[in-house]
Amino acid sequence: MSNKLTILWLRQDLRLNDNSALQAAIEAGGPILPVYIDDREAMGDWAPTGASLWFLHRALESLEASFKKSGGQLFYLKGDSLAELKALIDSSGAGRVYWNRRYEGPHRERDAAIKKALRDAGIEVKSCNTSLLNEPHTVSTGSGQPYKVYTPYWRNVKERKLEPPVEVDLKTADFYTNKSMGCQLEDLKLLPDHPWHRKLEAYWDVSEESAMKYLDKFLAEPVAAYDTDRDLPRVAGTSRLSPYLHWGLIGPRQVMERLHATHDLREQGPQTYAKEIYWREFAYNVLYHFPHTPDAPLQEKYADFPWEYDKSVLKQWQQGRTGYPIVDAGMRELYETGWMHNRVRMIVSSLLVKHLLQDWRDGARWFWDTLVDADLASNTLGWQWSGGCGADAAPYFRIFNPMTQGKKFDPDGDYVKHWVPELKHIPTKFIHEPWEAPPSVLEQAGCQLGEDYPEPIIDHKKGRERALAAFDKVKAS
Ligand SMILES: Cc1cc2nc3c(=O)[nH]c(=O)nc-3n(C[C@H](O)[C@H](O)[C@H](O)COP(=O)(O)OP(=O)(O)OC[C@H]3O[C@@H](n4cnc5c(N)ncnc54)[C@H](O)[C@@H]3O)c2cc1C
Repeated sequence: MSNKLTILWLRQDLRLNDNSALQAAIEAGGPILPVYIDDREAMGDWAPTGASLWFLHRALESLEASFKKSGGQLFYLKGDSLAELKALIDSSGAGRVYWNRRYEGPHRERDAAIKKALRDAGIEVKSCNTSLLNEPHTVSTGSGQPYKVYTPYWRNVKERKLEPPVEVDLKTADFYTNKSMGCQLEDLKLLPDHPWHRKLEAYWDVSEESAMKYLDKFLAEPVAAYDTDRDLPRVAGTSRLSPYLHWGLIGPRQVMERLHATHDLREQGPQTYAKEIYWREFAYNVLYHFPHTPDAPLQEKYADFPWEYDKSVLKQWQQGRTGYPIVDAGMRELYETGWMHNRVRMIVSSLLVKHLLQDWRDGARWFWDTLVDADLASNTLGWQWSGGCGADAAPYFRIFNPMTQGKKFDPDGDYVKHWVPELKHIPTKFIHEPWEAPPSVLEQAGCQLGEDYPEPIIDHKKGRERALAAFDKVKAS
């Protein structure tokens, strides 16, 4: 224990509970200065943007209020992280800087450089884990290689002892305050200029408390049927915790502890839910070991895949006007709420990459702008899975049939009718393939194809054959 001031550098760990670096700072003794530095340049092309920045703004607002309640102050700075930390050390007289680790390539390099520079300057530096159950450098195959397939990864980690959430002793925390230091949250200009983000307000209650509330609500009932309901987009069968996990308003240790406390993990629903939490871990494992994958396929043979790069096709997909109802419903749900159901993410990405032969990176980029849970690890894994070119990916020749997927997972068409109101009077029999409906049925439903709702952007059979031909070329090369 010493009276030196500790800077607590917050990034994707925007919570007070179960925050390892915060507790370490409390235990170190002396006042704590929590700071968020807006350093989007450091992330280059993959800096947070769009919907994700809106979520970040709200998360910081809420965290600021939580610190205030505990007698603390959350400081904001903007600029290069090292330069800002050094200036802050000079102006506050801090002797320590603590943070929770990040795993994306640009962050790891930057954090290592900052650690060295600060230590060279005589500052005590400590980094902790608060966002994963098992950090990537702690998991490898028997021959010391990183896992590229989920099931053996899961087998390796599933029996490992889970760390409990860190008890943060806020009562003994002493906070540094200084009203004239740093800038205001508004000065970071995280909220997009486009008024689009205002819609998001209706769908998300952004705070550490609401994350816990959502978890409890999910564990009280939906988790029991998660194994089946998680595939039905019109059923509230998933936890919707992804943006909270991404920005660290809740951590996986907290989720797993509550899951174990309330359920027997031998039961199908809770076990499948735990496995999804480990899919997130697996995504971080892949990104950590293969940091180039947001921009290049893990499987190198796909590097020169003959994509079509058609801007008008990409736009129709983005706008939810492909003529495939389940796809359009998903794309509109995304633009309206900043979130899309996982099953539908798989369907829309498959259509873009396979039927439409558009580069998976263009799809990933659109998701990056529009998802509140945009996450470099999970987004990259998801898109490379759909593109058949990543870790544990769906083989390229396995091509989702959007009609079959729609009928299976949205059997009454409720999801489609909700998000694509042009189709709301189409009988269920035709809801996933309105072009099969006789003209009289379409007329009665008040829906003229090509006018009120588009014809399919590509014929399913043609799209499938074209995708397979492109794949054959890659296989042959
Ligand atoms: C093309 C594509 C892109 C995706 N992009 C993202 C993304 O940017 N950010 C993101 O968090 N997830 C992404 N996913 C994974 C998944 O769709 C979301 O995590 C999930 O829909 C979030 O909803 P939920 O919180 O209700 O999930 P739940 O079903 O309640 O699952 C609980 C948690 O487990 C994790 N999880 C669940 N499924 C997956 C998965 N397949 N991969 C990794 N983690 C998972 C998430 O953290 C999730 O919050 C993507 C999937 C695909 C197919």
